[in-house]
Amino acid sequence: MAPKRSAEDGLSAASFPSKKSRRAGDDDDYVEVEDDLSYQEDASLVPRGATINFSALTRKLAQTRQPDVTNDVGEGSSLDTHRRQQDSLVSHIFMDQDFSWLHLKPDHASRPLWISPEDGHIILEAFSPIAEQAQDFLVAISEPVSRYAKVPVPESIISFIRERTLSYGKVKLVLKHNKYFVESTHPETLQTLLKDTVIREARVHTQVTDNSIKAATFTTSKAPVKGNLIIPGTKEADKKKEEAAKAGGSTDAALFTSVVGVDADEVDEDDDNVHAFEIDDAKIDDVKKRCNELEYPMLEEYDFRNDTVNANLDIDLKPSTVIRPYQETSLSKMRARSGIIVLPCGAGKTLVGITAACTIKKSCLVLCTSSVSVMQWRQQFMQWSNVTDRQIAVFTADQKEKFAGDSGIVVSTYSMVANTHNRSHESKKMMEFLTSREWGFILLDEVHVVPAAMFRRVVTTIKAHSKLGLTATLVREDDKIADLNYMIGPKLYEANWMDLAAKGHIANVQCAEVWCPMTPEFYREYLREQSRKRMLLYCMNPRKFQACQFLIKYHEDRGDKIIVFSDNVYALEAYAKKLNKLYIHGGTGQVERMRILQHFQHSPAVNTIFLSKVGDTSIDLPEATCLIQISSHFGSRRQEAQRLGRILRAKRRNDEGFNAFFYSLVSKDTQEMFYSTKRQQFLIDQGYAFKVITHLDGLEDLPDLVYKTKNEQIELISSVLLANESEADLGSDVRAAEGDLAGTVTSKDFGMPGKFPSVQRTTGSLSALSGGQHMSYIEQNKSANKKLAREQQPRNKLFAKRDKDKAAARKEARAAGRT
Ligand SMILES: Nc1ncnc2c1ncn2[C@@H]1O[C@H](COP(=O)(O)OP(=O)(O)OP(=O)(O)O)[C@@H](O)[C@H]1O
Repeated sequence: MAPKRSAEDGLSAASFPSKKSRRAGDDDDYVEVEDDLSYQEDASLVPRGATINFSALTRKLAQTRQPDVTNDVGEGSSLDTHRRQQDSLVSHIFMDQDFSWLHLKPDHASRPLWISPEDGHIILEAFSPIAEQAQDFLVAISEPVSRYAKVPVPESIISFIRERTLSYGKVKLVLKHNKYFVESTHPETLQTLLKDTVIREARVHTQVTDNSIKAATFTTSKAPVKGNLIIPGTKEADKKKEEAAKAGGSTDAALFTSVVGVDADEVDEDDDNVHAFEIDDAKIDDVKKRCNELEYPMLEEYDFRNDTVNANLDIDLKPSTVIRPYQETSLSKMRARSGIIVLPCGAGKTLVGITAACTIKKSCLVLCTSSVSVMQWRQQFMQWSNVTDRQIAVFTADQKEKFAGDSGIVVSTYSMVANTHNRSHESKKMMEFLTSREWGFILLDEVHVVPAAMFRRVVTTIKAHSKLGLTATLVREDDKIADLNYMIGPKLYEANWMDLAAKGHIANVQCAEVWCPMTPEFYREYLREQSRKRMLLYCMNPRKFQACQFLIKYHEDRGDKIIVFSDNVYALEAYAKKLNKLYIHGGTGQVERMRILQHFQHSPAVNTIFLSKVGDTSIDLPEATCLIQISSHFGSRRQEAQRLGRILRAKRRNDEGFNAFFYSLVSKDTQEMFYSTKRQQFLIDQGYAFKVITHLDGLEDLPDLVYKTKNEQIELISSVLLANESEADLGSDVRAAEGDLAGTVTSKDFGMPGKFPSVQRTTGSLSALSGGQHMSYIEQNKSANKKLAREQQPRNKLFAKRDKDKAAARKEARAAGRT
């Protein structure tokens, strides 16, 4: 196909759906188009920046080249000549990003994916009618992608994918009669694994004493056959499946074919014979880790329908329970495999877990991070499923129940199960109950917060056929997140926050960082102070008090319900008392907490409450529509996302034009700005844009503005300086909030200072936020975050080599330029 036509075809396929993109495109300003991607109002239309990035390039290219492109490159010109000519025309604009030399497939208009031959990036066209399915597929990609692209996939990338996936899916970890087996349909793979010392030493020699590694020493059986998994609560989907089955195929297969362009039935099946060797329970974790290192990750699959050893659990979703499409999709990715499902806060992970339990229908152990969550899980099981009181039991410090009958559900905390010291007689008995049986299913809530050592104890003491981890943020500030991959399984599904907001499943949120200048007195003390009191000084900055007061008034007048978060308890009490609002922290008794929360929910007189870290999780307040953060836990991306989660459940989220609001108040030119940028990184990666507000118009005119006079400000600074250094601590309240995970949270987990690039910010205008002209703002440039993300990602060999080649070429060019 002639290159000119290719470029134009690309252009016609790439019609811009977003109003911002269109406007910027008309101005012919490429940089602006890219910046616009961070605007939240467009995010539903452009879920991934790269999509527009490519489209914008194509458009620009077509415009630039149009006059004489046919003469430049005629039919039959060599690719190289063409590329050279292209380079001379447009390369100064696109540098090394010009891919117009790639040939498009004849049916490219109906295919949504591009693959960059330079770095292997897959680019998805979000405007394609099958973009959603393609995205779904990309999230869980584990097969060679050579057949899926719009353009032929470069050889180097094909061989890279082949190399990486050669061993994937060949080895399984299977639990049979309370014993663990490493299984494969490829005996030679088992032999390879047994050459490794760690794996060889973990092997249990049952029937065969011969230590030599021969295929004949493995136990062999027939591979089980799996039919389609039917997820309860999805009547519509089941109907579709039935129709598809009648027509001779499944919906999954149809989807696969539409995105990939290859008939799913063509995919090779392994041979029927399964070979296996047993491994020592205590060494499971080491074997899994070793297999990962050897690039033979062990999949854990449970053929629950053919498990006749473990008693069935007679539970189902209530007929009134209807699961949402993304909940169904996430479960269809699970099938019977172990792994992790990532859904935004408030998107309904609990129901996903419950539906999985109702699908597997075997004994189930649910582990949560606190006893409050234990009670919530139990209550949700009762609400959504027909489980009876006798079938569900709770194991916490206060309650040690067993279920009646052969099968049932136990809900507990990680620490109750992982704790090995000073156990009471009852706890020991309960642990015997848990460890002596085989569990069909173990549900792991909030998997991202659980320390690796605790997980290890759980997975080695509890025998479960399949595991499902649930989380909203697969991030943590220590480097332990990768451990989850081998301890639980791979990420099975991840939903896009922006998509769920666009469909009304979670609220739309406007995010802003409000810069509060320090008063000269506070700043002088801040610079002088070397102790932890520095933190108190930037939290207690009078201008921050004023901004908080202004925003509360502004949003109360709009009819919002506001939660003000402060991790620092000293500041929390000082603010709440000064502004005359109710507050809850770790020291607030249960009765008092309930009373305050009820007032907030039901009384029109209580529209604002102050919460410490205890409110980050497990407090479900669908009334809240505005969040103001006055002090937070250093650079924790996870905490920032969890806090945002408090307003994503806003009851009013489906009201037309409804927005929830999330403000972070930051004292200017202090360490707090540095933490704030780091905290926002996860949400920015999800597509949220943080506007930076530098001025709150009308603040000075607020009646009763607090700390208005110099004297009041000086009084405030005296009290801060008189306060104990320990008032700057967050520790005690953190423990209270973490509940049963007390003592497991480290400073590193909260993103304490480390190497961090400086932030760039650029100016813009604000009218979308709060619908008002009351504030002027600076928009944060995303590049610092992108840079950080790049720095944190270990480079693959393939790309590392390209980087090296590119650097060498650049060096050469520079040298040539000098001579
Ligand atoms: N399919 C559904 N139909 C109706 N309501 C639902 C459905 N799924 C979830 N919900 C409701 O959405 C709310 C949020 O659910 P849930 O508490 O499970 O969220 P979550 O993802 O666990 O959030 P977090 O990470 O913040 O704990 C709950 O009130 C729940 O009842």
